[in-house]
Amino acid sequence: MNNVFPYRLYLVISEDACNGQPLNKVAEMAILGGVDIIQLREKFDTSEVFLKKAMSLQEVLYKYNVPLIINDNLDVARRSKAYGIHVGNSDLPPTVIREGWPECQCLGYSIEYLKQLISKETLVSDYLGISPIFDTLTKRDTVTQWGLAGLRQIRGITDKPLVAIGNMNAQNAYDVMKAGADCLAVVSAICGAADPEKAAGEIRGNIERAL
Ligand SMILES: Cc1ncc(COP(=O)(O)OP(=O)(O)O)c(N)n1
Ligand SMILES: Cc1ncsc1CCOP(=O)(O)O
Ligand SMILES: [Mg+2]
Repeated sequence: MNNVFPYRLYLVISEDACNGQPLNKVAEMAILGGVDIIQLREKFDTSEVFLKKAMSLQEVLYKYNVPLIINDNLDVARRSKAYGIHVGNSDLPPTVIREGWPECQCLGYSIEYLKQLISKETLVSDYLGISPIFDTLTKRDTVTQWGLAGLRQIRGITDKPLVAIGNMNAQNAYDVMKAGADCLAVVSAICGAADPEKAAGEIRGNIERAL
């Protein structure tokens, strides 16, 4: 629990988001550009298909020593020997994940309401996904956008590693880091880019500039 979280650029990937480019290829290019942790987020696959994709992606990630996080699905996370899992308010709570998967090395939890910060779910989590910083077409069932002011407020309340998600890109990366994020999580600005390596490299460069 509460492991170190040294990651700065977090790719959240799905086959749909890759616009016809092979998922493993996009992941590899993104790693070459500077992504250092990857979440596989497949909202519509059966567990069987999700697991196959996770195992296949693991072959790429092992090569680069990049950790795999599985979105929502504890069974897939365990069976693919993932590094960890990310859950939100509609998923199994972090305390239940800890009981069901004691070997989990990285547990991420989405923050949509300030009152979550003083909960036992936050306490047992390794990082917090601040969700969303800005509205995004990639996820429409969000509560409200935190904005930079909301991120600054959360930074003042908790020492947990903060992962900013929601419309993160090369243009806002510097400001979001300066507002208190430890890491940026990105879907479309990398998965949907014509050159995912270049896109990841630009975002990573602006993150490093803010450190
Ligand atoms: C890094 C990161 N932060 C937040 C989320 C959102 O998780 P959740 O609220 O459970 O929503 P879904 O992704 O399951 O639709 C995330 N996935 N990753
Ligand atoms: C999974 C998720 N959780 C909060 S916003 C979001 C989607 C982020 O996608 P994008 O980087 O394309 O805005
Ligand atoms: Mg979820």
